Amino acid sequence: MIDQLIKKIQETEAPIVVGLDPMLDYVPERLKREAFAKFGETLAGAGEAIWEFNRGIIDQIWDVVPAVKPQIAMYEQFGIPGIEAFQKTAAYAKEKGLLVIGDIKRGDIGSTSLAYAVGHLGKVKVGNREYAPFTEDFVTVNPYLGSDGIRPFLDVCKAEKKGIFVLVKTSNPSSGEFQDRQIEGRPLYEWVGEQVSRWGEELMGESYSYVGAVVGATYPEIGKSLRKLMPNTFILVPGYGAQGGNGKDLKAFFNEDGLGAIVNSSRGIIAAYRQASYASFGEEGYAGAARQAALDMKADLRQAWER
Ligand SMILES: O=c1ccn([C@@H]2O[C@H](COP(=O)(O)O)[C@@H](O)[C@H]2O)c(=O)[nH]1
Repeated sequence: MIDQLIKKIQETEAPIVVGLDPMLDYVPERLKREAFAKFGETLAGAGEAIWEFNRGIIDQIWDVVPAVKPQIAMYEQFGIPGIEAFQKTAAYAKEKGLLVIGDIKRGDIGSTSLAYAVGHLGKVKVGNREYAPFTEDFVTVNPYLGSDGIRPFLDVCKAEKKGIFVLVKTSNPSSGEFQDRQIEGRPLYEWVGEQVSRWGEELMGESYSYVGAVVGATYPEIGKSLRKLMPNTFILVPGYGAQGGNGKDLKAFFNEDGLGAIVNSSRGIIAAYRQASYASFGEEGYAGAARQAALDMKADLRQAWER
């Protein structure tokens, strides 16, 4: 899957993942009216509204970016209909040729991690049959339970040729409270990064590993040191746009080959129509605004990855 991701990045010339983090607030009034007319002001109505919202965005961006990253929390808040919207979104994105990174941040004791890995990346057995309940290509994983919490993900990735992105240094303001703690003279994120690189050795694609890392755009200096520490690790970089990260700070996340990183923007793209610079699209043009925002991000990132 990492090789497919790289191929799509090269085809689109856009190391960009569009974060599908829909809030009901972002959904245009007309879409909400139609969804509520069918299902009432219910969880099912909300699920329908966010699914239709996502479909509109996917229709506008599938040919300009390689991947989408649905954030499962945004769907889980609407219960079962939200989860259905998550899966419908992932399946539709794949139908349109996009790769799907499920931002699920899972990780637990081994047996529980196995269930997460099987459910999201693999196949679950029911009697004599096997089902792939969710259809992501990659998921995000929390490493803080240690290797036995990661091992099941590695095994399923090997069997299914899928990938994971392990949290190494997150983009949020207080990520340093634990992640920057010095242990034997080095920050914890470096210990984790080193281990991610080691896990990745057993799951190599052509030049990068199926085991990637999450490193926030909001910490470019740390991005630089982690880039050196994990040369074959693909980095998923959240924190661009709404959290303050921008193209000129991101050069160090990329390798000399112009590859090695994919940058996420969620609110900055899917809610672009609410920003002054895209206001001319209006609420009805929300998906067109998302396309333009993705193209503008591509131009902004060019300075980071083009050599
Ligand atoms: O360190 C991290 C890890 C994950 N995220 C997720 O990425 C998006 C960011 O959304 P924006 O609207 O572009 O800020 C969101 O789903 C986060 O949960 C992150 O921000 N930082």
